[in-house]
Amino acid sequence: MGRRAKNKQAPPEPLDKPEYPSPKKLGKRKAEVLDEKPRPAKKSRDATSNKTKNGGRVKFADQEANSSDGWEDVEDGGLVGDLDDLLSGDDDDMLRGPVQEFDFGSDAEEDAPQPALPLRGRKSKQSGLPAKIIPTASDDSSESESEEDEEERITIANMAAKSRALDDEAEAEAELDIAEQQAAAAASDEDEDVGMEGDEDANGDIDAEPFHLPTPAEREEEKISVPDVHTVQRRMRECVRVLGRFKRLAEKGRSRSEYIEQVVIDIASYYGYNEYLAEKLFHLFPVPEAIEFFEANEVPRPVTIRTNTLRTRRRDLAQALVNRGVNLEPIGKWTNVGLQVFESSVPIGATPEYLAGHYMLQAASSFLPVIALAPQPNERVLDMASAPGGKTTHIAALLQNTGVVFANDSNKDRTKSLTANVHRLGCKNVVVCSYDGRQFPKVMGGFDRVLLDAPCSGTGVISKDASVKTNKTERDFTLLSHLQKQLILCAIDSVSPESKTGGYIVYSTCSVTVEENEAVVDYALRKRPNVKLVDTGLEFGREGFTRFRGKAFNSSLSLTRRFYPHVHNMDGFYVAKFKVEKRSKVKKGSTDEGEMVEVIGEDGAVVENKEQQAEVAFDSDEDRPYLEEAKRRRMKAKGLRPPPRTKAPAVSATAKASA
Ligand SMILES: C[S@@+](CC[C@H](N)C(=O)[O-])C[C@H]1O[C@@H](n2cnc3c(N)ncnc32)[C@H](O)[C@@H]1O
Repeated sequence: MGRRAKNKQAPPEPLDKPEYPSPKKLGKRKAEVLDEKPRPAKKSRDATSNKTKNGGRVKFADQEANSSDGWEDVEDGGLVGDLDDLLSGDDDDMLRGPVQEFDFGSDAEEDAPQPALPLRGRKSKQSGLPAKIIPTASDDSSESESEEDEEERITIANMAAKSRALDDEAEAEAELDIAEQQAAAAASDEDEDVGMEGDEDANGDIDAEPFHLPTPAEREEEKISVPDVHTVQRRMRECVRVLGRFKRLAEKGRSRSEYIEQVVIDIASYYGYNEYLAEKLFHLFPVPEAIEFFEANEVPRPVTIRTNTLRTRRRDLAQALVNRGVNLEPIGKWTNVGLQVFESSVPIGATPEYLAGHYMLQAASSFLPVIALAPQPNERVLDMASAPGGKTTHIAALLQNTGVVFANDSNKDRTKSLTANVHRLGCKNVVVCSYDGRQFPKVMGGFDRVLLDAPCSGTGVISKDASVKTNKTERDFTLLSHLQKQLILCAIDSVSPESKTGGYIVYSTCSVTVEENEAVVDYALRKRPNVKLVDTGLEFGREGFTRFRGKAFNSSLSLTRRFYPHVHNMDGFYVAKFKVEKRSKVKKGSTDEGEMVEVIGEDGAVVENKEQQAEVAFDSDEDRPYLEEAKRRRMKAKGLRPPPRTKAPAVSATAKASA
């Protein structure tokens, strides 16, 4: 069916609110959300907005005292100002500030086609309001221009009338609030009743008959007919509901896994995924939340830009764009260079400011790895997989054009756009090169910091590239994970543990699958005993998994961070930061098995134990069983008889434990 759900997702939670919606409520609410209409934002008289000659709005949210948007707790030299502050020069420090990073860039960004612009009138499909990375109080503050004009023209003659009008308005708002509270209370009562007989279905009708989970035979039958979208939608909702209160609501004799199987089939069909990927993504979340995730993938993420501080300051850029009719706001307090574009009467990828390199079109999530990397002036940094350069140019800006950034990408074609961006943004400290990342550190090493923004499946950016839904197979995930493991070891080996200011690696992907993220990081920790995970320094994001579906990872994996579209209103992303401790010195020697390493432990003594030595080299044997298994399944799917399973080669004890 591959039908995209209608956009009825509720706005994401603000970052400073609890991230997890109550699963209890979601069970029904999210299913219902499929039909929910967004409520228009309430107006607020507290709002202040800078009206420009074009009517463009530049509003930096800390204008609103007592706002709940997180802007109010900006400290001196803080990371965010409202537009007033920006325009009046108050955030000079923040923009000049040292290497406090805070800006972002996306993988798709500069390489990607420019957003369909002009953006005039573009609204978030999620909320009916312009999409925001972090909802701010300013969401509620959109006084219309005419109202503002009216307010400006207060005279003695009309003052009394105006005052009465304001009182009426306040009263009406108070009534609205009461109505809202009552509606919320009613909704919550309703949620308590989830699963009761006589429940309403997705269309608001009272269920005529109780939900029946199709039998395997019925399911087969359905496969050859065209499933009805309403049936599928209702069944998803019902399965979620039953799974939420299984003992009470499940049909007699039917197992939990049967319901899960059905909901995965329906998700795949409704949202247009292959079943393999639908299942993989489904298992990342509690059941009701999984639906939220799939829903969020149907909604475009906000258009965001990163100020290039090598060329301009954010407030100057904001003012210049406002003067061109661009409606924008700062992204959030976690970045002092990001701006979110709500609408524009000019193509945002072709303004004079864009062409002059004053900004980069970048997804908000793309800022995160560079913020975590936190490069310091005069450092030597390697960006191992860098094209088209969103993160490279961000690193160059944080280095304030000092030091050097080696921007590598194995794909020569892609280095063209990388080079173009480096020039456009005025980065003078970047060297572009094109090696397979696995050739490092043989090509060069001794870096203060390395960013590995790894090639990945793109399961975090499905809203940008829907082809991921159907074109990613088990084999892709196996091969990618294998490549990522090889690359991460090379990234680690390229860092100098003697670095005075650094000694860090950041590993990131725009994917949400565990085998491309935690499994890779866990592998690196096992293979390189001289590295440890450290805090990413990112203010938000969910903790990485320490166990997942029977697999246990190093407990420090909780220091890594996951970002999700349905939680953070940004692309799905993963960020891990390592510190290289005393590097094990390696001496090459020859053995019958090929190249052997001699490991010198932290105490300076040679590690004699061969098993321990083997741990340090890349262990492709570890992935071999998975590669073979994937090949067998592929052959089976094609109707071929796979060869008998070979005995798995000796895998290290730790590897076995983690498998
Ligand atoms: C996620 S994208 C990088 C995006 C980039 N960091 C940015 O912010 O603009 C991954 C990149 O890895 C590159 N790549 C794939 N395999 C590689 C390898 N073995 N060595 C180096 N780069 C590789 C791809 O060409 C692709 O440009």
